[in-house]
Amino acid sequence: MECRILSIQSHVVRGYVGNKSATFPLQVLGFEVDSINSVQFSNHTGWFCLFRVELETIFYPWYCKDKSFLEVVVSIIQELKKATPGLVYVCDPVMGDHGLLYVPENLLPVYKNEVVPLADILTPNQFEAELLTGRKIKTEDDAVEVMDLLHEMGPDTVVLTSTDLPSKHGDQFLVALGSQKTSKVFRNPDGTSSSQKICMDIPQVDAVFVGTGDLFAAMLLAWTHHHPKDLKTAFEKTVSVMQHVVKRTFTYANEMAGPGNKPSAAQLELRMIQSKADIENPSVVVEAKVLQKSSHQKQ
Ligand SMILES: Nc1ncnc2c1ncn2[C@@H]1O[C@H](COP(=O)(O)OP(=O)(O)O)[C@@H](O)[C@H]1O
Ligand SMILES: Cc1ncc(COP(=O)(O)O)c(C=O)c1O
Ligand SMILES: [Mg+2]
Ligand code: NA
Repeated sequence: MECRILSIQSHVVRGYVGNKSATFPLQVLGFEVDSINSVQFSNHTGWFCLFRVELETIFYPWYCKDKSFLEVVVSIIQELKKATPGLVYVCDPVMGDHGLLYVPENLLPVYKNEVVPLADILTPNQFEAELLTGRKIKTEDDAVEVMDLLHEMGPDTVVLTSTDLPSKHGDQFLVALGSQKTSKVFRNPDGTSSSQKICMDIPQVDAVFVGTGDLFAAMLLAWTHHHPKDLKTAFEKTVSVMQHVVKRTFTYANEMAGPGNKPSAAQLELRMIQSKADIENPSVVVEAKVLQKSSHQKQ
């Protein structure tokens, strides 16, 4: 069956974030992609200069911007869900990272009360998950608890795309976690949750990439479509694509920068087209660990 995706994200003229980071890889995987560009920039905000390409009547500070825009998105999703039973809404609640909020504060209640309840798949980073639940994540058990709280807000699948949790393999790894509800009755009588929880230590590349969160959400949508009841496999394929793309990008950026020089934001733009074969058929280079039930008991 032909599968169609509506992607509502920012557009950049040069480089890969938002829709530029999602459309090509989804098309490569055979999805029809309709895109709405929420805003149009010359390049992403990590570059030295940035131009807004058009001027709307309402000023949007950034990509997910102002309350009225988010509310328009909410009504689009409500309408589409009514018209299309089985529609899957992936929400990457882009609000900030590492303690820094980069959208107006009045967006938080809209995300909490309107957007997240509609989401089938949610992909916050640690900071965003903490904002949405009001809980800090300091341990793996905290992360499990936060993912359960997020399930209770709506989505059946939750992935913490990056956290600051220490990896057992050392500081060259970043930790991501996922949780998928395995039954409609989420809480067992003993208070534990009926969900599969997984954890992954991701080999970290020594650079800051932009557009990776957007690519992650797109690939998770594609691979959960193919493995709807197997988050472990979908997660491994998603992160494997990420590994191929960031490693290729890092090698290229260093070659361009020359020995001893740090690559620029422009040199670190994702090598998306060059990664076509890896996107189409990712060799699995990372393994997710299934967390034991005992590690996610409700306190
Ligand atoms: N420096 C990096 N090294 C390796 N993988 C990375 C790196 N940066 C991002 N990624 C990949 O991108 C994914 C999304 O991370 P990130 O871009 O920080 O988005 P978010 O802030 O939404 O978590 C990670 O799960 C990882 O797979
Ligand atoms: C226009 C725009 N969209 C999206 C992003 C988000 O990128 P990421 O996928 O790394 O979260 C950025 C980050 O700078 C951006 O400038
Ligand atoms: Mg991040
Ligand atoms: Na994310």
